[in-house]
Amino acid sequence: MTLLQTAEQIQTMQIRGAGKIAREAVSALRDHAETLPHTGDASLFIREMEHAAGILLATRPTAVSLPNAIQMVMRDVRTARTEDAARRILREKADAFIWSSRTAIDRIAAMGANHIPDGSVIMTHCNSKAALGCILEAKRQGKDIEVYATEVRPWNQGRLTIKTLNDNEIPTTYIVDSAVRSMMKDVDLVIVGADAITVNGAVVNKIGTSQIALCASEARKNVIVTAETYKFAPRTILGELIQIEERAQNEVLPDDIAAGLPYVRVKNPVFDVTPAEYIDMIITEAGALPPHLAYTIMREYLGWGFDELQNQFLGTLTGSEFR
Ligand SMILES: O=C(COP(=O)(O)O)[C@H](O)[C@H](O)COP(=O)(O)O
Repeated sequence: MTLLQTAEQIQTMQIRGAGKIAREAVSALRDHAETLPHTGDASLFIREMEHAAGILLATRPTAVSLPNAIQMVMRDVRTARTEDAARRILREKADAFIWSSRTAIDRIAAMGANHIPDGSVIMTHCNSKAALGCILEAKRQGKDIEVYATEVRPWNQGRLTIKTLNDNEIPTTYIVDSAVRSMMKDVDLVIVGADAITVNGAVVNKIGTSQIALCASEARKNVIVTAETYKFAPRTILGELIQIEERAQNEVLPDDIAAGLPYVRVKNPVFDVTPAEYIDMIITEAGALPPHLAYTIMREYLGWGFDELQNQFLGTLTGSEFR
């Protein structure tokens, strides 16, 4: 698959989910480098790769895993002295990212399963590899669990989730998104993934997550967020906001129906923000932490503290390469 095809598949959501988007983008960058002719000119190679990275970054705006992964791969490529070195660094960093991303999900699954007591009824939303990893690991450990999975309008990612749960013989109840509050009384805990986590511990995830967290809080049920560290958004330290993707109206209301309703407009934001106070714990590969320790992950794990960000970026923010 070419880089442009990968970009198109991310944009049209054939490739979706924050972790997978990051891994596929990085592997597209790595493969794209192989298609570029060897010229001996490092700066030409780096320029071509920056252009390719820009195409991938423009696909979807919210999942911070995408710019973070590209930054992790491109950071040292930018300062390489020779073309050969740039190519080698790019290959090594890309492979390392993909490997560590997969390892992170395994570690999160192992830690998350420890927080799922035997006999639990879990609610999940959307289709998160990290969240499902915890549920599948709990099942693998022999725990007797049940899942409530939401439909996730308008893209119905819930169908992917119930297929995985069914394939793993986990008793599952499929509900429409608006049934969440009614059903919360039957649930013990909520487990979801994340597209981005801000410095104040707010979690950006599929639209509807914040309503679920609110209902869970009202019913005094725990909300666990599962997120690899590359989903934390260092630039929020400098006050940058996470952009919430709005997709086409006709994903919600078909054009032929909309055409007959001239006074109706459709809004289709596909992510929302859950404030930290509705989240009990964020499970990362670096450990399980309360949301207000998000800054620690950015500084200790991703290596971006306030000073580093100020020196590196203030005045040069382009808005995309490291949200
Ligand atoms: O909101 C979504 C996917 O949204 P979309 O379907 O619009 O991409 C997922 O919960 C997160 O991306 C985490 O997924 P993962 O844990 O797999 O990274």
